[in-house]
Amino acid sequence: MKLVCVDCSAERSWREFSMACSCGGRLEVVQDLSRVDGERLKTLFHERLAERMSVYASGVWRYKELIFPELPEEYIVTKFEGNTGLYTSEPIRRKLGIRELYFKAQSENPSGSFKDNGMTVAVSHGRSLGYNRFACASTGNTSSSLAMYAAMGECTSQVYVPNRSISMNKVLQTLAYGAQVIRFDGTYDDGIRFLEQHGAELGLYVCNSVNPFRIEGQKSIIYETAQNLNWELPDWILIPGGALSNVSALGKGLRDLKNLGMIDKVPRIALIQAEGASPFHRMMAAGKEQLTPETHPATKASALNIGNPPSWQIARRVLQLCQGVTCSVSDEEILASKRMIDQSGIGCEPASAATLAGLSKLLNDQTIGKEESALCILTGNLLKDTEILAETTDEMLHSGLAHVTDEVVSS
Ligand SMILES: Cc1ncc(COP(=O)(O)O)c(C=O)c1O
Ligand SMILES: N[C@@H](CCOP(=O)(O)O)C(=O)O
Repeated sequence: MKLVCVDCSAERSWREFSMACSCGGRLEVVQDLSRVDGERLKTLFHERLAERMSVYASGVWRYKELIFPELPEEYIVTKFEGNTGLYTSEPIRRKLGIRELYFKAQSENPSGSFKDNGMTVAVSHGRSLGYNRFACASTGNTSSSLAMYAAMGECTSQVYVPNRSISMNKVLQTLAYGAQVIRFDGTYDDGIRFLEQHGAELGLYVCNSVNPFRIEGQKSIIYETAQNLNWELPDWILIPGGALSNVSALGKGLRDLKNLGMIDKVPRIALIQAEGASPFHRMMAAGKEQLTPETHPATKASALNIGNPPSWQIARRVLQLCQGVTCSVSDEEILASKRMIDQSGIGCEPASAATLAGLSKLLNDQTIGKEESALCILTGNLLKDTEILAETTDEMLHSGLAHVTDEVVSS
C-alpha cells in the first residue's frame, strides 16, 4: 500500500501522515490487489458474517484485505460500525413508479452517520503512527464521529465547527463524547483551510475526508451493499454531495470490485446536491473544467453547507468512469422526500433525503428509466437535525399530517 498524489503522481509511504502532496494535490491510497483472489474473498467475507467480538465483526474491518491489509489489529478502534440495514419501501417505490428501489441506512452507524465507516480507519491509522491528538473541521457529523472514536481510543479530539447554519444537537453529541469544540465565524470550507495550513504544526492528525484513509474506510459502504445483494448491484446509486467524500469512496470501491471480478457490472452514480450549495453540479452542468466555489453556501440540509468541496477533482474522475450524472434539488424537494422516508419507517436527516428528491427528478426527466433499479444512500440519522425536525413536525401538525391529542388518563 502507498499514497499517490492525484495531480503529480508523487508517491509516499502510508507510514507518514499528510493532508496533501507537497504540490498541493490530493493523496489517494493505492493498494496492490494483483495477488488478491476475488472469489476467495467472497467466501471469507461471507464466513466473517458469523463473527461477534473480533474486529472482523465490524462492517468495515470485515473487508480489511481491501481496506488496510497492513494495519496491525492492535491499533484498530472499532464500534462494529457498518452492518447497516438495506431496506426497500413498497409505498415509495410505487409512488415513483420505478421497478426496484433500495435504501442503505448508513444512518444506523454508532454515531448516526456514514462518517463512522471512514473514521474507524483514519483514527486507527493515526494511532498506528503514534498520534493521540485528532482534529477535524465539521458541520457536526464528522465531529461527532471523530469525538466518539477518539474517546474509544483514549485519545483527544479538537473540532472546528462554524458558529451558524449547523445543527446544535450534533455539536452537543460531539461535546458529550468529550471533544474540545472550537467555534469560528465562517463555513466548513474555512475550517478545512485552517487545518490544511496549521494542522501539521499543531501536531494534529486531521480526520476530514481529505485524509485518504477516511476514503478507504468509506469504500466499505459499497462492499457491504454488494454483499447484501449477493454481489449484484442496482443500475443506479444515488449519493448526496457535500465535500464529495462518498462519491470518491464509493467510486473507488466499485472500481476495486470490478477489477477483482467480484461484480460484473458497475452501476451509474447520480450525485445530488442541494441547490444552495451546488458548486460541483454547476461546474458539471456547464461542462467546465474548474470548480467555482460558492462563498455563501445555504441549505436547510445543514450537512451539505459546503461551498468548496475539497475532493472535486477525484469526484469528477469517478463520474467520468461510471457515466455518472449530477443534479441539484431545492430545500422544499429535500424536505418533501425526507417526509416520505421518515413515514416509510426508515427515517433520515435532511441531507440524506436529497437522494430521493434527486431520484424523483431524474425519473421525471427520463435520465433514469422506470424499468431500472436504484439505491439511495441515506447518510445520517433522523434525530440529527433536530431544528429542522421541529420545524417540519410543526408544519405537519398544522396541516393535519401529524397528531398530538391531550387526554386526561385516570386509573
Ligand atoms: C449526513 C450527511 N450527508 C451527506 C454529506 C455529504 O457527503 P460528502 O461530504 O461525502 O459529499 C454529509 C457531510 O459531508 C453528511 O454529514
Ligand atoms: N457534513 C460534513 C462535512 C464534510 O466533512 P468531511 O468529513 O467530508 O471532511 C460534516 O459532518 O462535517
